Amino acid sequence: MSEPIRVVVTGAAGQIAYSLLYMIAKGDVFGPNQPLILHLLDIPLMMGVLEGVVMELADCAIPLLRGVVPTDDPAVAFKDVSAAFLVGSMPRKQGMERKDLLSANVRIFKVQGEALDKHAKKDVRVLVVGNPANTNALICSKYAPSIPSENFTAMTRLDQNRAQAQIAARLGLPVGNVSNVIIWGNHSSTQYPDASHAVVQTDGKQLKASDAIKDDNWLRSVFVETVQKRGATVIAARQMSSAMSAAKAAADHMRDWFNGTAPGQFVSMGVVSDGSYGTPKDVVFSFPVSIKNGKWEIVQGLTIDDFSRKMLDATGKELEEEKTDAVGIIGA
Ligand SMILES: NC(=O)C1=CN([C@@H]2O[C@H](COP(=O)(O)OP(=O)(O)OC[C@H]3O[C@@H](n4cnc5c(N)ncnc54)[C@H](O)[C@@H]3O)[C@@H](O)[C@H]2O)C=CC1
Ligand SMILES: O=C([O-])CC(=O)C(=O)O
Repeated sequence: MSEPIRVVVTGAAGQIAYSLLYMIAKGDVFGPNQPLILHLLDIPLMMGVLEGVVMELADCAIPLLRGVVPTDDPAVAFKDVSAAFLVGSMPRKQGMERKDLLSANVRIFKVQGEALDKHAKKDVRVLVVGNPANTNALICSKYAPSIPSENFTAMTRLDQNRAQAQIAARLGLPVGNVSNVIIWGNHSSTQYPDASHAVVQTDGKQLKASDAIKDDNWLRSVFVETVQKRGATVIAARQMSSAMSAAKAAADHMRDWFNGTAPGQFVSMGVVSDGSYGTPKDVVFSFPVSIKNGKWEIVQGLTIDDFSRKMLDATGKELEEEKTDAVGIIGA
């Protein structure tokens, strides 16, 4: 067994963390041979609730979990961490867009960027879950200049998982038979779920998802809209935003980042854009990436048709607007 690593989860007394902490502690993310010490950050008001979470983690009796540090102090929470799940922030309510949360949440990511910069390991890998996740991740990275910007990512894995599930359901296949669906752009209703490069395993053969589905109109309309609006649909049903599926997606994202992707497989992550595929630079844009030795690379050379071009441009434009708004809020 290796030495324990330190992993921070913010918003540790909240809904998503309630599912996520168990997955991390039992080895779903860093593997069955990697002991860990969990740092749990929440706000002072939530310290009583957090104490209950700490009790439950102890009561899970998980051998890999070597310590738990509950705190309301970012300096303690981010000290020497190798991985950071930035969940803590306000969720949206019915009728809101995620960008409506910018004024409530973006300052949190400035403060946490500064704390990561001062206290975390320089190779810390950061996943921003709190909405609006892409722009929060960008701001966090800007306030942590001593940590490479490629170490800051935003979560679009839930959208990817939703998209895979929609295609699997349409074809009556197990969800594990669908891969390489792409989420481009913002984790918002302008995101572009793109199945044009997706593949499915069916009857022992690998097929393009579009050849198996044989309905391009569905793939460009119902499929896209269902995935774009899935978060809002869950809120309407549960009166609370997705939590179990968000926790699973956060675990998937970080597991793949640490462990890598299989040859030929790609996954979607919000990363600081280098302008690939004609997207705006210096916004956190979700791309298909492949991951090796802990480093992600944007998958290059995919065909972008006229429909895709329009979708990429629209979501890129929204990200540029969000960035301007965020800078305005922080400067105010
Ligand atoms: N990127 C994605 O795919 C998804 C993102 N989300 C977002 O994740 C965030 C958390 O959602 P839930 O866990 O359901 O919310 P929640 O309200 O149940 O929990 C949030 C927790 O964060 C804490 N918190 C607030 N400010 C904090 C700060 N400065 N430092 C540390 N903790 C702080 C709160 O006290 C609360 O305990 C929301 O912004 C939500 O919109 C949710 C689902 C999917
Ligand atoms: O919709 C929301 O506000 C929560 C979220 O990000 C999602 O479920 O995708």
